[in-house]
Parts: sequence; structure tokens; C-alpha cells
Amino acid sequence: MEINHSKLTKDPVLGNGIAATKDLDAGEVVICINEPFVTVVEKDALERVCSYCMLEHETSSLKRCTRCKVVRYCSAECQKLDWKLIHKNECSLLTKLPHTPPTSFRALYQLLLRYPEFGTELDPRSANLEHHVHDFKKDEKRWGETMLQAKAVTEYSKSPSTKTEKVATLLCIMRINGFRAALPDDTPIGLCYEPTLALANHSCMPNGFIMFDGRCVSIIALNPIKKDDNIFITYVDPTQSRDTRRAELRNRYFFDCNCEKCMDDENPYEIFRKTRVVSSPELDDFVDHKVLGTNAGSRIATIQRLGQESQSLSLVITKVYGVLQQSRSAASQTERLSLLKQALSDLSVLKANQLFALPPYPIIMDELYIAYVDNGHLQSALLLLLFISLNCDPYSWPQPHHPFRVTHLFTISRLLKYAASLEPATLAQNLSCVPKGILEGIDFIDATHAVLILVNEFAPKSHGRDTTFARQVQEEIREVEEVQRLRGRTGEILRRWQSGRDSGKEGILIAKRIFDGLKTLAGFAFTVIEIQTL
Ligand SMILES: C[S@@+](CC[C@H](N)C(=O)[O-])C[C@H]1O[C@@H](n2cnc3c(N)ncnc32)[C@H](O)[C@@H]1O
Repeated sequence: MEINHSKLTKDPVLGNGIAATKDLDAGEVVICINEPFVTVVEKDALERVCSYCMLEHETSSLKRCTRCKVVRYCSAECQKLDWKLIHKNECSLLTKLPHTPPTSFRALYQLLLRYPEFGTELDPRSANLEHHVHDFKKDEKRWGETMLQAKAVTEYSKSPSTKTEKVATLLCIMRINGFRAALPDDTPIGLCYEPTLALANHSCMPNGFIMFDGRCVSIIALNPIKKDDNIFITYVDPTQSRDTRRAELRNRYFFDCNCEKCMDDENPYEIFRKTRVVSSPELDDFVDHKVLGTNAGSRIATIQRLGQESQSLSLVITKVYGVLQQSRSAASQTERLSLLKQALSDLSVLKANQLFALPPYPIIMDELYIAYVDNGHLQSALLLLLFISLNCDPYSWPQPHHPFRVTHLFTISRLLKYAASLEPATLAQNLSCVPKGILEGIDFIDATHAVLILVNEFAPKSHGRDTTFARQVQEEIREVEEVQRLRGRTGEILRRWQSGRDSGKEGILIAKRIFDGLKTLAGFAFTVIEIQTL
């Protein structure tokens, strides 16, 4: 269902933008577009993502287009719809080319196909968007590459060569206004260009976020938004340091951000204290909002003290960003791990003061957790992700329905479910750093159930109601409830704890016991980092 609670606004600094046409609650859909202007699945995702519905499937279940052998579909219906929409025009080009062209090339080509009479005028929605051509031109190398790509696309689309400069402008429009298309867990899968959503301007303290559900793309309210308030999303990872955010915004979007967070260089603990957060009693049993607030206060004081004591912290942080960058292009997994560990050890002053949400600490922890997942060390990944969810996420993303927090919790539930499926001896072997008695004290099925209940509570606000993600969560809950029914009373008690119905003190006690077990596990995260090799 298409939804649009936004209107066009204009601002001397921001240019065009959008504002709310009514008061919106946190988690409410601001805009939902079912049929974005252009969507392209990127090369690395073509084997597992349907090129029409943009959903992930088992690789073996996708059927390749027999002509171009590039795009794949999950059903004959998706293939038919995509053929009608765009592929009938793109297929012959893909057939001719020796390799699958870059995503931006395909997106630009598809965009041109949308203008059969190209050379007259672009549609007003695209024509009015910021393109920064003059800024691209200032960088000779960048403009040269832009013109080269524009020339190739002009040729392939059989547009007259006199239109090349106009095609280059279109490429700039896409670069400035395109979004990274992603799965519900934020895994990138391609590119999306949709002029209505592109009007949303940037803030490092956004009040909205972009969410994809297959082909549907929405902006969802992160905070309550008042009628006529501007809608802001973030173009960059707002948990990075101010310098890193600024450099990225200048380089990719040609502006300096003057949001409150940038102007005062506020840290995540300060932002947490400013953000109106609606927690829930169940979430508080896992990570207590009041305790987070108290801790934020003392962390702010610590940061001030450290700042007065030494000027070197910012130098260390700059150095660590360099190490992080190196780890991303490491020649081997071992080198990647060793660089990430070096980055953490360089930041030992943050660890000593429990400043785990201060950038770039959360980014390093996240990359370590991903490195463990990539290399199949799922129990080690579980411990790290538990640590991140307790110590970094609530400050990096204060709103409990922030999609990153919810997807992290969902991943925890899946890792717990996997741990529950292992023989106790295997689990103990894989987590040799955790004393056996502690592992034996954790019921991994109860823990899966309790965490899924938290996910289910916030998923409608993070990913939307009746979405692929919400259905997936429901399915997981049904599955664990079925198992629980065969095991005794705990499942029923947790179900009552979930719905807020009186489960007596018993429900709260059981939930707290489960979460205490998970917190104890999280306490071994640094031991895992010390001993886990790749
Ligand atoms: C995706 S477009 C957003 C729509 C744009 N304002 C327009 O008029 O077409 C991104 C561009 O908007 C401007 N912009 C977005 N957020 C901004 C901000 N916080 N401060 C200044 N300019 C901003 C920059 O020119 C940026 O390259």
C-alpha cells in the first residue's frame, strides 16, 4: 500500500526537502513506495536475490533468465513482471556484454530506458533534485570517469552522442540521490533510485530511517514527528566520529553537516540523554533504561576528565581509524583479525573506562563479530553480539525500535537457537573459555524464546507491520513455542510475560534469570577475542 504523509519543503541551506503532513508516532510509516523508479541487484547478490521482488532466496531456487544469464527470479510471476517493467529492454544489452556491468552502469541504463524520448526533459521529480555537477567537475579525475561511463551508457542506449553531458548529469543525480538497497538486516543487495524518497535531507541525529521490504521502500519515523517538521534520515553511519562523518559527507554529498550533534561534537552518551526513548518493562529486564541513563551520566563525566587529562585520545582515535581501514583490505582473515585486535588494544583507555559506545569502539566490535560469523565461529560471534547489544547498541541507537538494535537481537535469537541445537559437549568445546557450570546453567531454548519476544515487540516499529521480517519473526516464535509446549511450563510463563499479562513475579524472575545468564556470557567477550583464531 502506497503511503505518503510528506510534503515538499524548501530551505536556503538544505535545498528541497520533505516535511510531515501530520503528527507521526515513532515507528509510523512516513512514506511507503511500492514501485521505486529504479532498482538494481548488485553483482554479488544476483545469485541469491530475485531481481524483481528483491527478496533473498536459496540460490538453488532462483531461475536464471535463459537469454542474458545474468538476472535471476524466484518465480515465473516475478520474471514476467520484471520483463514487462524493464528487462525486455535490458536483456539484449546484458546478452551482448562480455561481463555483468557495474551496478551504477545498469542503474543509469535503466533510468535512461525510463525516458524513451530522452533528450527532451527529465521528469520533474528527477529534474529538480540536487546533482552537484559543478562539484563533480571540480575534480578532474572524477569528472573524467563520470563522462566515460556516461559515454558508454549513451552509446549502448542508442541515444545521440550530443546527449552525453546530459547523461552525465543523470549519473550525478543518481550518485547524490540513490540509496543502497538492503535486506531487512541491512545486508546491501544493490541500488535504488526513487526521487520522492531522495528529497529527505541528512542529519546525524535523524528522525526517520529508510527500510526496504522487497520492492517496497519506506521512510519510518525514528522519533515522534510533529506536523510540518522536516524529515531527516542519515546518509552515513552516525556512530562514526564527527571527523569521519564530515569527511564522508563532504566527499560523497558535497556539504558540511551542521546538525546539533556535529556542531557540539556530542558523544553517544550525551545524545542518549537527549533522546526521548520509550522502553518497555520486558526490554528493561534485559537492558534497564534507568541504569543506562545513570551510566551515561558517569561516562560523560569520564570523557570530560579524560579530555582534560590528555590531548592524545583524539590522536589515538585517528590512528585507530587508519588501522580499521587497513583491516578492511587485509590480505587474509588472520591479518584482518590481528588488525582488528590491534585497533582494540590501541583503544585500551576506552575499555578501562567502559566507554564501549565511543567511536570507533562499536565499529571494531561489530567488525570482529562479523569476522567470526564469516569464519563459522558462531558461538564466539554470539558472545560478542551479546556484548554489543548490552554495551554499545543502546547508546549508539537509543531508540529500542531502531532497526539495527532489532536485527542484532534477532541475530542473537538465531545464534542462541543454533547453540541450543548443539550437543552440550560440542558447545562446551566451542566455548572453552566459559566455565562449564555457567554454560550448564543457561537454557538456550528459553533464552531463544525470551529474546524473540523482545524482537517481536519492536519489529512492527522497526521494519513495519506485515512485512517479510515481521512474518519471519512470527514464524520463529511459533516454532519455539511449539518446542516449549513439549518441555514444561516455562514457555507458557514467558508467553504471559510477553503480553504484559500478569504472569506474577514468576515471569519476571524467569526472564531476569535468563537474561542474567546471557549477561554472564557477554562478560566473556574479551576472553573470546583473546583466544579465538580464524
Ligand atoms: C539526496 S539530496 C536531498 C535533496 C536535496 N536537498 C535537493 O534539493 O534535491 C542530497 C543533497 O541535499 C543537500 N543536503 C542534504 N542534507 C543536508 C544538510 N544536512 N545540510 C546541507 N545540505 C544538505 C546536499 O546538497 C546533498 O548533496
